[in-house]
Amino acid sequence: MEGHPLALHDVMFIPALVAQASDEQNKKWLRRAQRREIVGCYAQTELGHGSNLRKLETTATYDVSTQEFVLHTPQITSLKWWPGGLGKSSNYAVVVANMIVKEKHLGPHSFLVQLRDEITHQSLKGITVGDIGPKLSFNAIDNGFLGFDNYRIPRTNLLMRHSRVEPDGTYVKPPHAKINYSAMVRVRSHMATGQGNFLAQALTIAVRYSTVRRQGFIESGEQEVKVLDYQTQQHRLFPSIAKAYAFTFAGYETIRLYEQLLKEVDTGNVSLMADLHALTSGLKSVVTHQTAQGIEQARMACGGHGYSQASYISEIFGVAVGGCTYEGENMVMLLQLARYLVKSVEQIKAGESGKLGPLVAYLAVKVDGVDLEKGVEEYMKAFQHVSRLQTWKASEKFLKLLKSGEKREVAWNKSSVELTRASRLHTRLYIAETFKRSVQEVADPRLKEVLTDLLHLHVNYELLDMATYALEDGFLSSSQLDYVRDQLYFYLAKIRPNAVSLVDSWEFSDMQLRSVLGRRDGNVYENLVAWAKASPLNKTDVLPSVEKYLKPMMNSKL
Ligand SMILES: CC(C)(COP(=O)(O)OP(=O)(O)OC[C@H]1O[C@@H](n2cnc3c(N)ncnc32)[C@H](O)[C@@H]1OP(=O)(O)O)[C@@H](O)C(=O)NCCC(=O)NCCSC(=O)/C=C/CC(=O)O
Ligand SMILES: Cc1cc2nc3c(=O)[nH]c(=O)nc-3n(C[C@H](O)[C@H](O)[C@H](O)COP(=O)(O)OP(=O)(O)OC[C@H]3O[C@@H](n4cnc5c(N)ncnc54)[C@H](O)[C@@H]3O)c2cc1C
Repeated sequence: MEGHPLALHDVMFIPALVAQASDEQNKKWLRRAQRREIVGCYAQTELGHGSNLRKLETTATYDVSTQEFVLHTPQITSLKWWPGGLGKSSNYAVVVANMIVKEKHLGPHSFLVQLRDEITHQSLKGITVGDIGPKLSFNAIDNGFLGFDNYRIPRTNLLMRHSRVEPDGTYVKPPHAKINYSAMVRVRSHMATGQGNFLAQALTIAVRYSTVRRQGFIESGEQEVKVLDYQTQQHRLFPSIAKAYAFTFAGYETIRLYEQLLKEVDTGNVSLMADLHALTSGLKSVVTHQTAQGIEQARMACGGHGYSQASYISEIFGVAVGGCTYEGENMVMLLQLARYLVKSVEQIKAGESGKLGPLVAYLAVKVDGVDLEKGVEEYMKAFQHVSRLQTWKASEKFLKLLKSGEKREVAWNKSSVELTRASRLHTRLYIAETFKRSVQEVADPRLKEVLTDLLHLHVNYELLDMATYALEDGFLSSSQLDYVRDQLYFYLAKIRPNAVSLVDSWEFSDMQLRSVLGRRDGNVYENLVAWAKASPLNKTDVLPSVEKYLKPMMNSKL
């Protein structure tokens, strides 16, 4: 859970080679990387810049006389900073640098760069590399820094699947300006399943513990109740169980789309890139945020013992919450999706609704009202309505500011909170729709029934959470919202008997969970005592600090 020093080798280094190196280059590098003869990372972010890639300061200047690129970090803010596995483990990196050819700045490009000697592992001359120090979590990963002092690499180390620099310095442009960002899009495509998995781990711990923990009474009786029987506990945990499933289903879809994109890009078709970039930007942001919230609720649902490291939920939280920042800071990514949404509104206004992609076609179709009692499809229409309402509202605000003479960037900034709201609602619609489609496809009727209960819980919980938007224009009445509330409580109770099976079905082993509270055998109390006794402070009855500090203090006559 604390991460692995080679994680980025698999998560980004190899995928970057697969997506961006030419077949010829990969004959040399990919097999070696796959066999782990070389260990790599993805070095893009710098001390001074992470979000705004156009301002990366590391340069790769082409020297036509030697046919080499000269890598250089001209100032302290240019140091690569954060890449996982960079500090100590990797001997190679995919380095993203601003490429300069014939004095022309051609923007961020990826290069394969050797950092350390393959035998001695010592850093090479011209390279400064090290670890950036402890972090909130992920402390088994050596996130690192990296500087270049006019460090030379062969021209052929520019990853040349999509763009090239010929020996004479002729630049051959890629088919899409942002194709070099594909390693990030890949990880974002995988993040929904990864985060769903973190949420699932925390919920497994909290739900299992909630059936062991007895505290208080619902009705007066002999035995105190299992805390999972409290409606508030169910409300804290069950909607997140639904989300963990929903994120996983949404993630399967984005992974499939990324694989499709890779194939299409190889045939020169880059039409899916904008759609997938927008989709994954929104999805990574909503999923990481809701996952962090869900894990924190799971920790609180375990009361005092949740705060102990014995619960292990704090570590899961620390790792998962990193996802709100890495692979694109959440606000920045929500605003990327917002660009796509605003463009879609502009297309509709221009009478070009027919050109809209399938995920945004609903923005052009007004719905007057819904009959929620008819089922999930009506909920989807309500989700579409609130997303459309907010997308139009935010877009109109931006367009009005533009019309009033504000500069585009200023108008954008002044509309940005509203725009991020639109992006979240659009993404929550997407998650609900993929959840619905995935449940519809389940063949086993008993499994389908349980997952359908989760889906119902999800759509009621989500709609209630978005209620302000739906009430704003009178789309939903307060009696409809009462119905949604009743449904929510109905499904909490209905799911209760299946709650443990739902979390057990994720099949985390005790070794994976590392939680005293979440043990499969439920033997929590004996093991908490054993865990506490094993604490380093309990190795001796009297600590050296007693002689050193306590006694002088206790004996002092002051
Ligand atoms: C914020 C970004 C996307 C802005 O990029 P920039 O080049 O500055 O974009 P422009 O403003 O020039 O143009 C925007 C334009 O480009 C489209 N676009 C951007 N990205 C893509 C893409 N990947 N695919 C397709 N299209 C793309 C965008 O839609 C706009 O189109 P318009 O038609 O509206 O003009 C960029 O700076 C960015 O991605 N920033 C985030 C940086 C980031 O994610 N870093 C991750 C580093 S690796 C990491 O964190 C690893 C973590 C460890 C782990 O994963 O375990
Ligand atoms: C655990 C972890 C692992 C990482 N691993 C890697 C790795 O392997 N390789 C790598 O290259 N990098 C890695 N990173 C770096 C990561 O990708 C960046 O930190 C991330 O992209 C955010 O960029 P930043 O740090 O520059 O944040 P900043 O952009 O400085 O964000 C600060 C604040 O400014 C806001 N902001 C910035 N720009 C805008 C804007 N245009 N509009 C509105 N608000 C804005 C943000 O929303 C945020 O609130 C890792 C980071 C972490 C935490």
